[in-house]
Amino acid sequence: MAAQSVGEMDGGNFPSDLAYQSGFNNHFSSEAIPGALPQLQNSPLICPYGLYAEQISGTSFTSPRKVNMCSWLYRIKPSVTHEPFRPRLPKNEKLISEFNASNCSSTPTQLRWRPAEVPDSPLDFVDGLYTVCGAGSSFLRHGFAIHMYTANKSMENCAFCNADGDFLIVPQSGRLWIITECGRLEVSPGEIVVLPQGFRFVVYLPDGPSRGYVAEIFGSHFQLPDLGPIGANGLAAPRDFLAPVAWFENLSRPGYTIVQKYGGEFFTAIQDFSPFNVVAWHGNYVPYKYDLSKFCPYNTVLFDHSDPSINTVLTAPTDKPGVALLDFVIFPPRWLVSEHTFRPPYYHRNCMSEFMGLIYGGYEAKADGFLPGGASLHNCMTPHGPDTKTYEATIARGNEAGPYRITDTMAFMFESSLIPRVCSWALESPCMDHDYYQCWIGLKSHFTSEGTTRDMDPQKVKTDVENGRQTV
Ligand SMILES: O=C(O)Cc1cc(O)ccc1O
Ligand SMILES: [Fe+2]
Repeated sequence: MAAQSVGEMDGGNFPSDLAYQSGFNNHFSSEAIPGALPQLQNSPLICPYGLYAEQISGTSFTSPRKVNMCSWLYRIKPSVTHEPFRPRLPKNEKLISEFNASNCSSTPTQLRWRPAEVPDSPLDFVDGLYTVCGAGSSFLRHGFAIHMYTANKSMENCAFCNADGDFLIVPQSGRLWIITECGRLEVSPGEIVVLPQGFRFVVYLPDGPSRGYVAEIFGSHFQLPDLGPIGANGLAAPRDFLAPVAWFENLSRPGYTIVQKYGGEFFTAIQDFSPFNVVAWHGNYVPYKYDLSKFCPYNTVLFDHSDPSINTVLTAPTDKPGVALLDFVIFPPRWLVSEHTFRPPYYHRNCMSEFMGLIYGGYEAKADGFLPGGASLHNCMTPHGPDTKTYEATIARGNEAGPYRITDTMAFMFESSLIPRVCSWALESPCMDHDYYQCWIGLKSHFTSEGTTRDMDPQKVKTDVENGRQTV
């Protein structure tokens, strides 16, 4: 196969018709040269084409079969062929993989951030990453981190490897061209990509300035949620998850750097060849992407508001049944049809902690202030819900709203049973919305011991609006 240089790829050579393999947690097989995959065994004395066999394990060797994850890579040179790892300078001071009172704060207050500007100075995906909040520890293999990134240039002469956990990347602006050891993925805003712990990858930015969100999980992997009474179909279909096909380059690359995130710190190791030298591979431990527009949402069809877990795309479990280390939930375009129901999200306090982002459009609970590329965090038991404007408009619309389609929107939530601490740079960020609490301050009491008041009666509110006595 003709090898393509990374420099050429920067010039726009990532093909628009990239091939993928479909399925979630399948045991895939892929070869860029026919016959490169050993047929009878994983570790032949001599592999086809003189390749090296190398296993990557994403679970302990002895994990039960139904959760066991590993892949076999057949490569031109093994990944061990490099100079020693050294701490990278300058450090990325804004990445954390172990959250404690000495490096970040905990706060029960409602937090919201405006979208961050992509800086003008050159910044690639790896250096553009910054942790917002998280809990637990990558060392103890239990926890998560939520990062965001702003970046404007492709990674050059280096590949990234995260030894700490799996990345679930949600691009909000700008496509990502990602080369992994298993092959290539193009990921656009509206799609997500999962890059499991340990895979080497490089991120190109064909659209220049880019921005997005990353959930990193320590010691767990994403699964499809059980469907329970929903039945065998619905939500994210396994076949819509796309894994790469084998792709390699046989390139000598003097001074090529592997940047390894290990315990939240960067280490670098120099090697003289491209790490994307895997000619064939097989296994179920693979990077994959998913297009959120393929999601088949579920919801109430008569009355009341379903909990957001109804639209879980992926879940990373803990050992406790039904208690997630991290759920990835979306709020996609959909019909709202429930009768005599307050349709926006209810007011609530939750033992789980909720980090939200917005990919495009608006969010049904917030009339203003929650913008694409922005974020909010409502920690364990922190009260939250629709802002005053949303509440008032909902009451004014009344029961006659009829079936209503929410369009052009894609919000999401990373929800965790662990309580995140927040990084100082996130709390001190110029994007922090210090007036967030104001969006609820205007919620007034409508209480009367005599029953429904005039301003709560949808029919009377409608008449008032028509007569100009009240604005909505
Ligand atoms: O707080 C939020 O906006 C997320 C959310 C949405 C919803 O429809 C119900 C509960 C919930 O936490
Ligand atoms: Fe919530």
